[in-house]
Amino acid sequence: MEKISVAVRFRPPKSSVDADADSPSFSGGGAVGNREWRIDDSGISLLHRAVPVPGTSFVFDHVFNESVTNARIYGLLVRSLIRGAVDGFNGTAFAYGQTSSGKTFTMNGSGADPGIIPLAVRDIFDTAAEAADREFLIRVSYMEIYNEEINDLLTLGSEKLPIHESLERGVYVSGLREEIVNNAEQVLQLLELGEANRHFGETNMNVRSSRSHTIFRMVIESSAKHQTNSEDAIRVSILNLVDLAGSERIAKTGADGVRLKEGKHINKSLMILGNVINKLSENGKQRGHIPYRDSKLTRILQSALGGNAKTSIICTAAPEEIHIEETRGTLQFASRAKCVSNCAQVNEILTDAALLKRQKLEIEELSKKLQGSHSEVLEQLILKQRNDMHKSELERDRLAMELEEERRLRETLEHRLAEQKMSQNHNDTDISVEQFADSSQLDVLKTPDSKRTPDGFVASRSRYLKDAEFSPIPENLGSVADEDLWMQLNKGCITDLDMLEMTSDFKCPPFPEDTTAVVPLEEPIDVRCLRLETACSSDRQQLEDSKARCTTLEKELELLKEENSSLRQELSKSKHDTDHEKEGLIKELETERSKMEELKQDIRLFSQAFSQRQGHLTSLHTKSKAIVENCKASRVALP
Ligand SMILES: Nc1ncnc2c1ncn2[C@@H]1O[C@H](COP(=O)(O)OP(=O)(O)OP(=O)(O)O)[C@@H](O)[C@H]1O
Repeated sequence: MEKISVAVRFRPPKSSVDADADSPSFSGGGAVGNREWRIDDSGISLLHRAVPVPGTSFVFDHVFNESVTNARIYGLLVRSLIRGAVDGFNGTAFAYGQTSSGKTFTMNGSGADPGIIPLAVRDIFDTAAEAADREFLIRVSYMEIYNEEINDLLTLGSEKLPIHESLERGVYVSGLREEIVNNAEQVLQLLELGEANRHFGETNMNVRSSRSHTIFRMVIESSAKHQTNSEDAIRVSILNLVDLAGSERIAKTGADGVRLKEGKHINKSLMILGNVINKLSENGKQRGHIPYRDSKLTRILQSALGGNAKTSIICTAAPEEIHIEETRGTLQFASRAKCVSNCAQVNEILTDAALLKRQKLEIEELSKKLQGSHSEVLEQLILKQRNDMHKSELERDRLAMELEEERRLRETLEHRLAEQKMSQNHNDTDISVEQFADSSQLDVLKTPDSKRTPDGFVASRSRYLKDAEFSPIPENLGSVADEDLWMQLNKGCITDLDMLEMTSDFKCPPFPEDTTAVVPLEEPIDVRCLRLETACSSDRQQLEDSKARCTTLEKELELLKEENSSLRQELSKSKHDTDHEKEGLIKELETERSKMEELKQDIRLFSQAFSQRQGHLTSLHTKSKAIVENCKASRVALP
């Protein structure tokens, strides 16, 4: 197990990056204001008037200030990945950070300071050339995920590409062009072609903002030049160099129309990435299901996130005071990523194993022909059962969340009922606004932009989260336009994004009119009692409904659990059957082989006997010929 390497890089303040920048967004940038970041070796902390702010100190593998070059970052974080990739280890490096923080600059670089991708490309060919005893086959591809669709950047007018999964290849993008390359120049030309096809757009934050996540991929295959024994292996490794799109606050980017739609997709997929990292950073037992399938990005990068790969993350950040909250979010993401471990292994295909594999395939193909594609059907069955199992797991989680919501709702209602009973007991006193004034303490979950309604009964509203303004959870995750939620996720307010997705389907039953909210002072006591009783009975009814629903959901959950376990059993049985069948076929093959060896041996013995007999016949023939010649001669000698 090996931890992911994580570094943070601050770009130069905007005024020095772009001398023309006069946008008010950056006017308070750098150390001009009260707060600033202080870098201390590999640590970083936020200072307020030169005093560290509690909870804002972080330590990473490296923290770079504005003066660092791409070459230095490459040397410290990526070179080892390249060496590993040439030796057969999968590797992934990606840049993560808010919009306009320097991700593309880090990955692509400039003429004077080439970025990680061009440096890596040259290094791969140089390193491969040093391994004089091996020969290499290198292929490259370049794709982008734009609005949650995959485009091939090396093919003009590419169609949206699907992701497939097979037992042989794992997760792969079907139909992606892979170009065989022989030198760095050829790769850089392909990169240029890809860059021209990539989606960029102008926002208030960045004149050339990446609107998609890009994945530049090199597949490196190598084998020993002179294979001397059957242990020689073919190594195949995949190197991903990823430039993520940046999280953005719509208020700052000013995005609308197409840009807004792009921004929503970008933020959503980054939230999912954050969620995957959060779950991976939890320790083993609590970890549970990792939702790689929630986005194309996490699915494609699955092996880089907690899997068979060496991974480095460069988190880019803006130094300006106005971006402190976003930078803090990035640092929180980075510190969780620091806890994720990968398990990289050399990807070797032993030549013997490859032979055996091919034979297995041939046998499978023959048996398919003979048995009406039996093994293919089994394989598909396994995949289908896996999918079914995954679906039922999701469904089970969803139901569990719904159940939890129902429980919470029931508790709220019970609480409310108790309150109403209490207020009935005190019907000689009117409810005062002051009694509820303290309720603001309950508003811990409100969004940063929420506003208090003046003089309202904040207690009842915030307790039941009736007011949309105070609801921390958006109705539909897809419409999360700015990164408030992303920030909350990073701050740990929301720890489980699945919960958010589940809430989108959940419809909370409408609350009855809050009859306690505004109480006319002159209302007679008996009228008030009647009104409270009505409210009470309606609440009781809701409580009953909620209990009934709770029971139904519990039953459904039980059923799903049973279904899940029977699917698991079926799956393991099918696996067992397939393995058994394969073993049988391999044995048959072995028997056929030994029969063939015996036959060869027979043929050899037969041909030896045949040639002996032939020799014998030849000498007999010679002798007979000599006798005949003698006879002929003696007949001539007679008178
Ligand atoms: N370290 C740096 N040195 C000099 N200029 C930089 C540096 N980092 C970023 N810049 C400049 O800042 C601007 C924004 O950078 P860049 O486009 O790389 O950001 P980004 O994070 O990729 O943004 P987005 O997510 O919107 O695509 C560019 O003009 C870039 O050249």
